[in-house]
Amino acid sequence: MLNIHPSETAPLVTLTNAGVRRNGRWLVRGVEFSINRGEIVTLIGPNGSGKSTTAKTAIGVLKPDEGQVSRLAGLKVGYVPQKLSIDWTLPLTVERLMTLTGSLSRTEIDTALHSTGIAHLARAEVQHLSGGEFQRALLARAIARKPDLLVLDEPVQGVDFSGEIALYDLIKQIRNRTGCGILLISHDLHVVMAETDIVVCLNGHVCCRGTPQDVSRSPEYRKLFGDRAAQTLAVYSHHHDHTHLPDGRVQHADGTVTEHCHPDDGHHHHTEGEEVDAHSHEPDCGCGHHSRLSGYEHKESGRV
Ligand SMILES: Nc1ncnc2c1ncn2[C@@H]1O[C@H](COP(=O)(O)OP(=O)(O)OP(=O)(O)O)[C@@H](O)[C@H]1O
Repeated sequence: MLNIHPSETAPLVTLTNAGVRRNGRWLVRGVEFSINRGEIVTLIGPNGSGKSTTAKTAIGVLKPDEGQVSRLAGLKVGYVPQKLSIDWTLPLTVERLMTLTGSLSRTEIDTALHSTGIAHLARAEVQHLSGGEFQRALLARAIARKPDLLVLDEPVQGVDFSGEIALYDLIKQIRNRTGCGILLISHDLHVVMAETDIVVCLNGHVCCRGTPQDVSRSPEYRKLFGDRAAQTLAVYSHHHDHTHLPDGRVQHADGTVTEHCHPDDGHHHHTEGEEVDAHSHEPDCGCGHHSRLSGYEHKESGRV
């Protein structure tokens, strides 16, 4: 009989109907997903849709105002935030960046820098790094303490297309080598890491979710983006039929405006708890949206 400890199989984090409210406004609401060991979950959504808020709620930086968040006891999290408050006028080397918030042994620093491919930059000034090198330094800092869960808030920001592919390759290697779970936030609404197990699209709530279609098998995609890109990136294709207005209200496809976008706003057709089949075409995602995982033809036709 296999002797598997329950903590090896239990989800690292589970959000159940989680919501965060500030100044009388729900920043996100009704968020549901789990992350298991070795799994990559990607959050996508427009600016201000609650991705960072959701990630911070998942790791306990923010407390949910409704719903539940459960984390495995003793969960170690490596977090790469979207923004760092660093005084860029002060000299700061990569190895000092690694130990700003806690000490690490020489071996831990060297191993982390080596595994992110920047061992040669240990004594380089952070302000002189390229976008891709800086993201690797942040990744090295996050993995040095061997986290169970790695949370990466827009890890490819400021990085060009080939750098993006290289970084996603690196994230995949880290996952494969360490078996950690990864929560990835992407600013790109349509192109995600091909290895992503579940994409969760937020817009103040979960709009739709599913697996990214693995377009890497499509010869047309390979022709468009090249073999290397095809192994690394996949298209998550979907559309929303409502817009979140700057004041927090929601304008629906029929022109009506509601205070929020939730099951009781009269624009929903599903019953609570209904599962969305992300693999089927045109599923009703439960929020008056349609998600469609139809792959590269949208990209090609310019509708992405
Ligand atoms: N502490 C706070 N108090 C009030 N509003 C906040 C707070 N933190 C975030 N917000 C607002 O909540 C909304 C969601 O913010 P969040 O940073 O989670 O979005 P995001 O999807 O990560 O955005 P982006 O893609 O621009 O990084 C935004 O409208 C933001 O202004």
